Amino acid sequence: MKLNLNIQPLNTWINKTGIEPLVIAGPCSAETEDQLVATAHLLAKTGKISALRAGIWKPRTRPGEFEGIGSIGLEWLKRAKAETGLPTAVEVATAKHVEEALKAGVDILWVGARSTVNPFTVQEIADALRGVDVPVMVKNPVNPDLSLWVGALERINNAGITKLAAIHRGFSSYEKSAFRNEPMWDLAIGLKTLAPHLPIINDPSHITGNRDLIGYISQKALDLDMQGLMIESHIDPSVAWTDAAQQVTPAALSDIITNLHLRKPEVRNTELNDKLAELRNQIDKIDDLVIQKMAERMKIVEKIGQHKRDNNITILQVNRWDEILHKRTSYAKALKLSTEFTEKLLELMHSESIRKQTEIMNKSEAGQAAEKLTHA
Ligand SMILES: O=C(O)C(=O)C[C@]1(C(=O)O)C=C[C@@H](O)C=C1
Repeated sequence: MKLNLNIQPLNTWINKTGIEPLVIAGPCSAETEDQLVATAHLLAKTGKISALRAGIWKPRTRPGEFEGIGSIGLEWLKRAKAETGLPTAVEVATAKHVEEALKAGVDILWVGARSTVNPFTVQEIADALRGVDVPVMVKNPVNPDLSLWVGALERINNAGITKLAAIHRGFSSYEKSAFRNEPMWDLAIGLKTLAPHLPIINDPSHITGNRDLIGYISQKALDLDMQGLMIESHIDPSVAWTDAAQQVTPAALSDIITNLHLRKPEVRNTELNDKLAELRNQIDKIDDLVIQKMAERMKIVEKIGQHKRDNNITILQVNRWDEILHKRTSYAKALKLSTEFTEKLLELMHSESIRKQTEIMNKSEAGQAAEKLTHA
């Protein structure tokens, strides 16, 4: 399935001069006029930034925390833009935010992760955008649900917004990890697969929650062919009112960007492409074999399923499953495959076996008679 989004290329609305990589930067929150304008000047001076971001209205987990400076910050953004020439980007969460941001001449709007989870909120924002030609970026929802992300993009696109991008900021997870929000790269890859022309901007600040990991995640995002980065930058992160640990000074940001390796999705070199084609040819053959063997395995699983049904044996066989897990992972390890990968693969295979055998157990009498006839 492909997503039918009507979108314009990124370079028609941002980074028209083609600075690589595309970086949108600025403070997590606009705090004071001096803080915002001074940060913007330092960012502009690096020559590596394509737009200035700032949080004006901040959705916070608990009441009583700093909830953003509010509309006055839009005036400060106007001044920052006038003095530096940087286009501005702001998060909007209500129709009123949209109206105020547009009135203040904000160039790019984004829908935050806590809004993307709620189709009512997204629809309210989409309705407020109808008839307006403004770029909009949609962050992934807080929870790892690709359809919610897709749904939000569709709602905004259906409202007539064609200057559209997604922002990958990571997902909430119950499990403890080094990251503030788990990247779950597979979901971003899933979105890219559904909508290859939709630009995806990575937000390493919210993924890591830790400035020391921003370079690492930025590089990984670029290697996964994401089209840009949104990075929080504050003139003095140590005194930032929000998300102090993940903000970097404009100078530190400049260093992070300098150290990034830029790679292209493809090369125009016949010799290299021939080599690539030959290796891909080998992979095609192996993949076909893997699938063929999977199908053969599944046929045996089906036979075992019939045997279990006819003899009243449970589908799940813990001891056998445990034996398979241990034997296969140690064999795979000897062949230099990671245990995590092997376990995932085996678990996927096992749950498919269980699904198939459940189907067999639940087969009607008539279905069983037909099955016997085909095997006769
Ligand atoms: O050995 C069995 O009983 C099977 O049905 C096969 C199989 C498997 O896929 O390998 C499936 C389910 C059981 O829990 C254990 C193993």
